[in-house]
Amino acid sequence: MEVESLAREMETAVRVVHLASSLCVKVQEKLRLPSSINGNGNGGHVKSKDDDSPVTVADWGVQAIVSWILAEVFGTQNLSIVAEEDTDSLSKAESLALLGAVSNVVNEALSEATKYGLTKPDEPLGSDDILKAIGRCNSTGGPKGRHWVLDPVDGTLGFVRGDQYAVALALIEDSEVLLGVLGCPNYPVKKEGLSNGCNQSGAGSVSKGCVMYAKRGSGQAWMQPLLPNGYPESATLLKASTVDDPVLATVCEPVERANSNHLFTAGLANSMGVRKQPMRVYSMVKYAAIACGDAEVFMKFAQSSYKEKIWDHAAGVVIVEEAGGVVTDAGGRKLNFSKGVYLEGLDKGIIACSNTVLHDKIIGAVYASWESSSL
Ligand SMILES: Nc1ncnc2c1ncn2[C@@H]1O[C@H](COP(=O)(O)O)[C@@H](OP(=O)(O)O)[C@H]1O
Ligand SMILES: [Mg+2]
Repeated sequence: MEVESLAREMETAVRVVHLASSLCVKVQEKLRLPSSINGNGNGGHVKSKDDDSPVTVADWGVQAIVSWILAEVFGTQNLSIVAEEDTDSLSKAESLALLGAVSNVVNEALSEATKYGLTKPDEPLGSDDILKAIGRCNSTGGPKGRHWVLDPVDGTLGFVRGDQYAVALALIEDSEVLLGVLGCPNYPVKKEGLSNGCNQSGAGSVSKGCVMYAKRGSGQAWMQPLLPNGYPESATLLKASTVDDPVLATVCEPVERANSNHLFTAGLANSMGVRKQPMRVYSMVKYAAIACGDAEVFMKFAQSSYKEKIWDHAAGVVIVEEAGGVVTDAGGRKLNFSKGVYLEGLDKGIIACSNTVLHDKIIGAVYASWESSSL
């Protein structure tokens, strides 16, 4: 497929995800401080949403800076951003302290924007600017036109637990995911990987944090190290694993039982001859693990009543596919990004694989196992 250059879009997206990832690193460090230093244990940085899932100043902070930068670079006219957070709880009168905390992290991050080759505001953003930037991301997407899709902190539970999480930004045009960028600030990257692709094994030290990105149709997915203070000079090519024997395959899946049926995936893996224990990881880092060759399979089978959101998959799908992998629902169909916020019509679950051989085996195994499952 011919994809227009999108060079400016890609460059902006990669740079802003670096900046956003550095914001998250700082907030996560604060969350890990002992409660004696941090007041009530999280310094008021973590709140519960209506569904009881956590939301933090990092979620709102990242959404604000990504929205602000995209608006600066591409203008607000026709700017459609579909993103996870809204301003409902943040704009309440009793949330002044929380809004102040968000404002602090946003302005701290934006003051560093030039280190990432991005424009910084002439003066610190006020609360109204920040609410406006967050609130602007209320697009519901759709089949036509261009939509940015953002999960500011994917795997917020992992984030508050000091574990893995991701910043995910994608660009969808006419229902197709054209660009994907994943910031994985806690992902362990083998040092060899920074010069040869992170699937190289062998002795060597491990560094923490990377940003992965890919453009549809390029046949290439890239990884950069996440630096503590600025934009890196280099990027290395990613390559998904060529392992096609289930005995040697690593399967990853959500940590939380509530998010995927561990019993069903264990039965599936067993029926295919998978021997290794599953690698349970929060967030879209699972897509990153497939793209860089650290794992071969990612499976997610949520409860049938749960509707998957596009921001939890868009960036990961294009990165895995351009790294040589394949992503479909459990019926073998491409994920459908044309229906707005949700991945409508999803057949049973999501299966991402490093290659088609393994993928075909899993799809076959799903149907054999499904009848006897309790999903
Ligand atoms: N009941 C449920 N079933 C499946 N997925 C769910 C879920 N509740 C939340 N999720 C999604 O699972 C994501 C976390 O992924 P994982 O379980 O792979 O770590 C959450 O992203 P957020 O953390 O951004 O809200 C959320 O979108
Ligand atoms: Mg998410």
